[in-house]
Amino acid sequence: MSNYGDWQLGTYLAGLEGTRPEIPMHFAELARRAEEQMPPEIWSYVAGGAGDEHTQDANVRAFQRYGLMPRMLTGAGERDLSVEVFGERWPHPLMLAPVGVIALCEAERHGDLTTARAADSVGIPMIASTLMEDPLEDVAAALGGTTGWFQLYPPNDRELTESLVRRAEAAGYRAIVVTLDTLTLGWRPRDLSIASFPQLGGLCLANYVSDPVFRSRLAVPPEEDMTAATMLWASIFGNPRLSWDDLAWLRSLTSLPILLKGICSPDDARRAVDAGVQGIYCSNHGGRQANGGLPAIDCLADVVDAAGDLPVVFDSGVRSGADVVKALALGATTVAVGRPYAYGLAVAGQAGVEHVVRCLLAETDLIMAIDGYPTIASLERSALREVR
Ligand SMILES: Cc1cc2nc3c(=O)[nH]c(=O)nc-3n(C[C@H](O)[C@H](O)[C@H](O)COP(=O)(O)O)c2cc1C
Ligand SMILES: O=C(O)C(=O)c1ccccc1
Repeated sequence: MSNYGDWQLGTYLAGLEGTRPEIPMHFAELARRAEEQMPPEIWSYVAGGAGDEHTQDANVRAFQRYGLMPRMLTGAGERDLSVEVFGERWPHPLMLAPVGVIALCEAERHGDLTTARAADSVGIPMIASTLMEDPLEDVAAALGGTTGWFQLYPPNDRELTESLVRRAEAAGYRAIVVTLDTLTLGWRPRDLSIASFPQLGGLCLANYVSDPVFRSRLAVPPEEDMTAATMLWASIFGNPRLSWDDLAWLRSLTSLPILLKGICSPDDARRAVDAGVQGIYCSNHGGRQANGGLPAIDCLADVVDAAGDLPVVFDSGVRSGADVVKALALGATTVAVGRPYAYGLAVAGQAGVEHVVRCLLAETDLIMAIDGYPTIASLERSALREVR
């Protein structure tokens, strides 16, 4: 049984003896504090999105159009928020989304390791990005026994793709998340005006420079010529020709479950099922890739219906426990957050990530307690109404 409401009362009210928590409780305040902490170009990279950021904002606002129907006397005094994913039972339906450059949200630039330790400490699975400042093996070790999934940007080099997948499997990651919405980078005016992509400065390329196949493509080792390594990365990262026909090959690389990230269309969800993958990840990359799209939460229900028995992970715009509850009611198996924990890390390191996770879980749990939903299964779609 998970009663995070007790955690909230026990830790914050008793432990802090009536004082206010150091780390902000509201997302807007957390973001403001993160902006103060971070170098401006990193802040704008993390906080920014595609185009005029209309879709990024719409992702967040769209949650307000859904409301949960409260039900009384349903026996929700004790809740069970556990979910089953790929044969594992997790106590909570929350995950840390892959955030390349999470390393840079911390001054020491080891944010991947710090996030992994936080994930382990709160018992929340982490999805480790292809773009990390520490190699995937070290991040897996920092996760201890906690579930890690590896997010793959499949480069336009099959041998390198295979090497990354095999390394992830050997390191103990338990699923591969293939991101399909970033085969080409989006139009991001903030990055074009105030800074460039951190990767182009040679940052967060540890998984490439540590890779034997990547190294074999270079005349000189990255330690001696990082500029050449960075240029090689820039030439192999984009893979816009990847197609559904490549999925059988990707599927053949590993016995781990594969999820496809960036699915918003039910037709694509059906194609994913046909392609033999094990999970679907409904997301629009937090509005960072293509502006002018639908809010991701508005795509979720149809994707869930098309996904059949496959688990569906959701992210994009989740800022509160109320949002987590709504995504679960729309059928998500688990819900992930990106920027919220990046800001937590920037403000207070490992404790900041843990704080963000605990606050999300506490609010999720309390809403379910008050509104009478003792389990995730009890949160049926009919529990949500459109706000008129
Ligand atoms: C700074 C930043 C870097 C990201 N890098 C990756 C990445 O390397 N791989 C990936 O699949 N998604 C990446 N994402 C997208 C997240 O996984 C997730 O889809 C998104 O952040 C969810 O939206 P939210 O930030 O509104 O929670 C990144 C997001 C941010 C903010
Ligand atoms: O910033 C991102 O969202 C992201 O995923 C990415 C991936 C590769 C290069 C640059 C950005």
